[in-house]
Amino acid sequence: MDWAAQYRPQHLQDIVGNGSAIRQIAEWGRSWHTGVRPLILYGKPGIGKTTAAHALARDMGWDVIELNASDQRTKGVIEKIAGAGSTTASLTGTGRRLIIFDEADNIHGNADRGGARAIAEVIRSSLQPIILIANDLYGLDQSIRRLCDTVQFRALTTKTIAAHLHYICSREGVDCDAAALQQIADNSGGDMRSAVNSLSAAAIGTDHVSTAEVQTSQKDERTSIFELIKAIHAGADDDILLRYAREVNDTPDTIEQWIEESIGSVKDTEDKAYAYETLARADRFIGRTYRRQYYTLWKYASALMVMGPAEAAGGRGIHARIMPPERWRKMGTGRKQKSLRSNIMGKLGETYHIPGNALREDFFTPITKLIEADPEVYARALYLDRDELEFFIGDKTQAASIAKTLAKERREEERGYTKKKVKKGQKAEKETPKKAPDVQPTLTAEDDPPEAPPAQETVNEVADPKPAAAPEPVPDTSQKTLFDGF
Ligand SMILES: Nc1ncnc2c1ncn2[C@@H]1O[C@H](COP(=O)(O)OP(=O)(O)OP(=O)(O)O)[C@@H](O)[C@H]1O
Repeated sequence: MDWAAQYRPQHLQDIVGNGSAIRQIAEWGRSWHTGVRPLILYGKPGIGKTTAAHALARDMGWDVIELNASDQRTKGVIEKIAGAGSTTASLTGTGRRLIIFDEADNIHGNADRGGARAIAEVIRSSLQPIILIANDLYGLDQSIRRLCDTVQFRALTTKTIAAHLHYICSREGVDCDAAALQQIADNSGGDMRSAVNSLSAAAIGTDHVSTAEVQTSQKDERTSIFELIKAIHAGADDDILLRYAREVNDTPDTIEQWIEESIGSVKDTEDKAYAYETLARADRFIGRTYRRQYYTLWKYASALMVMGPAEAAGGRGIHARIMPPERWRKMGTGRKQKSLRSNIMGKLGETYHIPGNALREDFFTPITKLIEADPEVYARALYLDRDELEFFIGDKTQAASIAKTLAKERREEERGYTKKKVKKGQKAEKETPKKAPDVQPTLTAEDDPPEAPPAQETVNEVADPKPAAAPEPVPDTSQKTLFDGF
């Protein structure tokens, strides 16, 4: 059993932290009678809400009926299970039964259509105590919220978490450095479940946990997508799959695409269809998550996308290389092609002064024909690079060889041009002293003023210490035609 389940507090008094919330729940339970408003326990995950509801039932000797989000919480199901349970006597006859609606902030969409109304109805007519559990109080339907009292659970302090981890270590006979426990507690974000899981990961195969083990295990904890896919196909237990899905450092939509890719290796058509069907359902949850910005739904998406395909794969393992989704490659190629095409259009339009539409509709084919007929000439004239040329001629090798020739040509041209530039610069430097005497001497008081001031141009030329710049090549502004290349 994993440590989080093993060390789940059984009684209210064993729950650490959130003292006032626990007192409020205990008091509510003690004084409960028909007609008392239900409680909504809300707060972030892993801090003891569900544990508290069950511990209360145990302390009070009540049976429990629990409906969580993985149950199809349609109106019919709620009325059948919770409704009947809430208005009849308990299994043990006289006792009470606590009705727990876990993840009550997730009653949306088709499966839960009418669910919120049904829960409100159950609350109104219930003869039994009811507790609802939610992460987000305002994710609960208003019609339900109005009928309940609320109990807030706060994130646990690192001190509380570290102390509880210390208790678990002592029960497990694991020697743990205080600094290591502190580190786990700090990283848990107030979530006890995550802290306990981190501790159990760090303690695997050792009876001494130091910060080194914590760091290594926290690195290892980031399950890779490959491990998740392997586990799905190997038929790992649901809780392991869910943990892996949580730990993989990708969003559920990305994980879903990896899983989709791996489904190709499921041989049986019916199994494959089932796997795709569960992925499609997961996809709907992902869509809702983004539409509503309600990230709790991610949990359901993750559960569906790992558990469905795992069932379909039937533990037969994956006998193919785990590959990134094919559609990513296609999308990448598509994007590249699109940007290539738009670059080419831009070049052609600018060079030949043809508007985009006309280019696409009337000129593109003839231009392609011309380029195919003499690729090198056009590649030179249009400065086409290898990919652009390949786009026209569809021959990778030829495009590469032409591009290489042209690149060489350009390098040589540049070298020649630089040489010319340097020569010219040297010439200019040599010539300068000749002109310099005209204006160069610094005037002193004794010198006769020059008869006439030197022309401004000459003064500037001499005052500028830089060698005369080589003339910039005059851009060819004349309009090009399609046949300029020849
Ligand atoms: N306050 C706590 N004291 C001791 N253990 C706790 C506490 N909170 C959480 N845990 C540990 O974490 C596990 C999960 O807690 P629980 O299911 O109650 O969290 P939750 O708040 O209901 O989370 P969720 O919203 O995800 O359902 C428990 O089994 C227990 O091991």
